Amino acid sequence: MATGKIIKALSGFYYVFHEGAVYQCRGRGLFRKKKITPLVGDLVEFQAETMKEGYILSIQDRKNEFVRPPIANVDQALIVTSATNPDFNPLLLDRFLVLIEAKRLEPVIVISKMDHIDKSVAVKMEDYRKIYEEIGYEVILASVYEKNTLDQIKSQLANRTTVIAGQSGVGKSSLLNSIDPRLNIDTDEISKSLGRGKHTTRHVELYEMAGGLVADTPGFSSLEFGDLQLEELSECFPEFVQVQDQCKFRGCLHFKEPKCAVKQGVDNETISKLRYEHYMHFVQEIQNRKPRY
Ligand SMILES: Nc1nc2c(ncn2[C@@H]2O[C@H](COP(=O)(O)OP(=O)(O)OP(=O)(O)O)[C@@H](O)[C@H]2O)c(=O)[nH]1
Ligand SMILES: [Zn+2]
Repeated sequence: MATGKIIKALSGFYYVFHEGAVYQCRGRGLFRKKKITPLVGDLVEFQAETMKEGYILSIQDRKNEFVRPPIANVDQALIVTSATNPDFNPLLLDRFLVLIEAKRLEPVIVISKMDHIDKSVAVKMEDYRKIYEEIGYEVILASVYEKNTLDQIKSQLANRTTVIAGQSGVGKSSLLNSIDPRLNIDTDEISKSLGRGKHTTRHVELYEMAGGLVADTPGFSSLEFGDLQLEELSECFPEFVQVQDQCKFRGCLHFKEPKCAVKQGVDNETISKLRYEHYMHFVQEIQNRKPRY
């Protein structure tokens, strides 16, 4: 018996990665009876006579699990946003950050296409870098044409399971292909070869990259906050969490309450005003959300 990680699930087979090799396995009949579905990302105990005749015996407890894409045990999300084409959008970046924090994932921020901007935009990007680094986030200013920036991304991938997030056209596939030219990831091609449309496919596969595993399907198909509550929203801003004990009221939501440490932080510029404005934007969005029954 050995322990491995499921990196692909297709047509009733699970592909288990173990010490550099991949074993084609089936689940135990018992799983179906108990309605247990192994997920990509699962750590499993398995037994294999040959590379193509394995059996998954048991699944280890999951650290987390996601429905879209269907994947378990994700460590971090690499949020790719571009400095240009499309223009850098800090509101969208904060939206991704909230979604990732809400899932208790570690975010890494990549600002791509740094080779394609003029000096004034580069200065702006450095300012943004400061804002996010001060919160404690890892920020990488990258370009597919600058190897050292790709190396910085690589070092974040090692020994972890990563999902990539980011809007269309920011350069997600370009970055992954530049980091590992063997991959040649093109979601379009993958979907076509499976005979399904790009948007309907729910297939997900983990690729070995830079000593870690990366999901080929972009994470977070929806940018909606779903059922996120206001109390949870403020927990998704680490710089608010850091000072919230100093708010006068317990459970302070940092908008109407007096003697609020977050609002004071904005006033004396220890908390970014832009981040606070985005927080308020999301507060309104959640307050205006239609109740679902
Ligand atoms: N100048 C420059 N262009 C880049 C860089 N990275 C990507 N691009 C270009 O940006 C465009 C979009 O890149 P993709 O890698 O397809 O973006 P994506 O995020 O994977 O897009 P989707 O597949 O739609 O989600 C392509 O024309 C790339 O050549 C970069 O670092 N510098
Ligand atoms: Zn407060």
